[in-house]
Parts: sequence; structure tokens; C-alpha cells
Amino acid sequence: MTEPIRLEDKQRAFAELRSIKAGFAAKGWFPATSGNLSVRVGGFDPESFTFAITSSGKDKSVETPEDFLLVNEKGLPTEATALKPSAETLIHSEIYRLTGAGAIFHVHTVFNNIVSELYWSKGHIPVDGVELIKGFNIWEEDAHIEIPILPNYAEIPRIAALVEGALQPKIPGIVLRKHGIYAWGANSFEAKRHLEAFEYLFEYVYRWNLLNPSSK
Ligand SMILES: CSC[C@@H](O)[C@@H](O)C(=O)COP(=O)(O)O
Ligand SMILES: [Zn+2]
Repeated sequence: MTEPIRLEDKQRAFAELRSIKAGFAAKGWFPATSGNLSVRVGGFDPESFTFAITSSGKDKSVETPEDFLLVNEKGLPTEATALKPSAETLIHSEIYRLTGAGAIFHVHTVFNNIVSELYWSKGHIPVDGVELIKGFNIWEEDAHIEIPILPNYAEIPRIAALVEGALQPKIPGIVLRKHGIYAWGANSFEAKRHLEAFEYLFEYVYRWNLLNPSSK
């Protein structure tokens, strides 16, 4: 059974999402209503938990009283509401269940879309030796990382079912082909750092490939 959420915890979660949402909107990371954000609220039981998530189809670059709602581990609203949770809520649920993360952020950018297609046949985006890999708490010199790419099926449950097999223990993110990235962390500060590191690395990979077309 999901425990009832205290009003102050709900308000804190919504305030956190509001602030992250405004910051990402300022970067242009929510084109055409795309993107969704969530933070875990209350209990941390892997089998029964609650999280606050953006409501579906909203313009995430504006602030309204209807931007967020609470859902349970199945992605269903925990309170009576006319709001619809993000269409991609099930992917958030699955990431929370598998990783124990405290926050998950999803954005569509041209860079993440292009590199997902560039490396689709490999199944992951390789990155070598770029300093911002340390943003994932990977400190070895010249680290090599591989960021997993999943197919962008129309049915979200089909994507959610693939998350477990795609997770890379040290990599706090998954890319959907020509769609966008999900990045997570223990809390919203860490999830934001991870997302910013991913996006920097994607731009690096994109530009490196442009300058060195034969290097891939
Ligand atoms: C209108 S494009 C974006 C959607 O298809 C989806 O991928 C997305 O990121 C936002 O969906 P949402 O239901 O608002 O969370
Ligand atoms: Zn999306």
C-alpha cells in the first residue's frame, strides 16, 4: 500500500519541479510541449512509491496551477484530479523501480536526437575521455562510456519493458532513438547535473563527428 503523502512533501516536490522546469525552459529544452520531469515523494519502498510528475501535453515553458500531479508506482494519480500524468509516466515508474532514483528528467534536443540516430546501429553512444564524464561521478582518466539507446516504440509499455535490459550500472541515463533522453539521480540536483553532462557530451559527439566524418 502506498502511504499517504504529507502536504508539505507534496508542496516541496512541486516547488522543486517548478524551479527545474523554469531552468530547463530557459535553455529551450521543452520545444512543442515535449519533455517531462518527476521527483520521488515520500516512501522509498521499491515496490510502492509515489512521485510528482508533469501533467501531459502542457506548454512546459509557462507556469500554471495545473503543471504537476502525484502518481503511484503504476503511474496512476493518487488524488482526484482532472490532470493527466505525462504520457511517458510508465518509463519514469520503471526507472524509479529499477534504480531507486530520486528524480528523473526527460528532454528532447536536436543533439540527443541526432546522436541517437548516428549510433543507433551500435545500440549505444560511445564517449571517450571528455572531462564532463566526471559529472557522472566517473573519475578515471580517459574514461570510456557507452550511453544506451532504446527504440522509440509508439507504445510506452513496450519501451518500459526494455529499460531493465538496457541499464548500464554507472550511466544514469537512457536515450530513446530520435526522441530524447531520460536522466536521473538521487535527487533533483544530481539528476540536473547528469542531464546537463549528457547534453554537453551529445553536443561534443555531434560536433566531433562533423569535424571528423571518418572517425566513427
Ligand atoms: C508533443 S512531442 C512530445 C511527446 O510525444 C512526449 O515525447 C513528451 O516528451 C511529452 O509528453 P507529455 O505527455 O507532455 O509528458
Ligand atoms: Zn518525450
